[in-house]
Amino acid sequence: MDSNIAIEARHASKIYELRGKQKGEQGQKFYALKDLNFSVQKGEVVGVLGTNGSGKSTISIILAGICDPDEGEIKVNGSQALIAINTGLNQQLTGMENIELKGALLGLTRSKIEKIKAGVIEFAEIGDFLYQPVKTYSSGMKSRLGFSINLCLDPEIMIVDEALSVGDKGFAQKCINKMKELRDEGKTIIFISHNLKQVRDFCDTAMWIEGGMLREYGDIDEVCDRYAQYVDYYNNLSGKDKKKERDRKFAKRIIKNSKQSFFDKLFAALKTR
Ligand SMILES: Nc1ncnc2c1ncn2[C@@H]1O[C@H](COP(=O)(O)OP(=O)(O)OP(=O)(O)O)[C@@H](O)[C@H]1O
Repeated sequence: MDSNIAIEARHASKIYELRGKQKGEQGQKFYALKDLNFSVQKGEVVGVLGTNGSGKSTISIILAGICDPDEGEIKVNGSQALIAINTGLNQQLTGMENIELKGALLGLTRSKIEKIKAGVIEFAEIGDFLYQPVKTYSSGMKSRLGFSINLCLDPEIMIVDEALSVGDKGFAQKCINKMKELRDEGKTIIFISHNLKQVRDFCDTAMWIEGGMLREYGDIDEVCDRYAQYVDYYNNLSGKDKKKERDRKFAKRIIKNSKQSFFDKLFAALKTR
């Protein structure tokens, strides 16, 4: 991969199996992401847009190395950290113990772990709650802790998935200001948000994912304008037309049963006789 590129997706797809509607009924397989092709330059700040269920969080967990695509590939060139609501924190452990755990999992030195603790005490501003189990935190406090830990890890690629939507306005602004500093230092940032104003204000480019497919990727204002038009169009549809639109998108993602799976079913049926 070219050394100026931070992320490269080639024909990348993620497939999930849905449960059947009835108990025991075979579910369908469907593409949460389908045939994604894109490259993110090092130092680029990309806003990821898409209506609910379009596949944004699925991209974020692949980029963070939590799972792999089922088809194609996504290469990530650099250390990465995912900041998302309720991700990566052990609820039973205290804030401080979570830092120890993360440090141990990443194989960090003691002095680096101590540095992260000091950074979190300063940035998260949750005081002595850092010594309480995370399960006792409010969602805003969890967001403060998660954001601060990942920030202090100083990753080359930061993936922020709706993490600012739960905290209070003051903390969200503090995070945005910090991310602006990181942007100016040349970090690559993937910013997933439903807040179009924040995306326009903060990002260089936008990636619009709809129904698991890459619909547009390019200039921030152009993509945001067309996405906003689509959201208006969708919201103004009647209930019946909304359902049609959802069904149309869903149909494109379903993997039709192949002959192979017919024989699989037959074989399974014979085996149970
Ligand atoms: N573990 C899973 N098993 C089955 N389906 C899943 C799983 N995780 C996600 N999905 C489905 O994959 C699709 C994409 O989900 P994803 O969470 O990536 O969407 P999103 O764009 O982040 O949505 P939102 O804006 O609502 O957060 C959705 O249809 C979702 O139901």
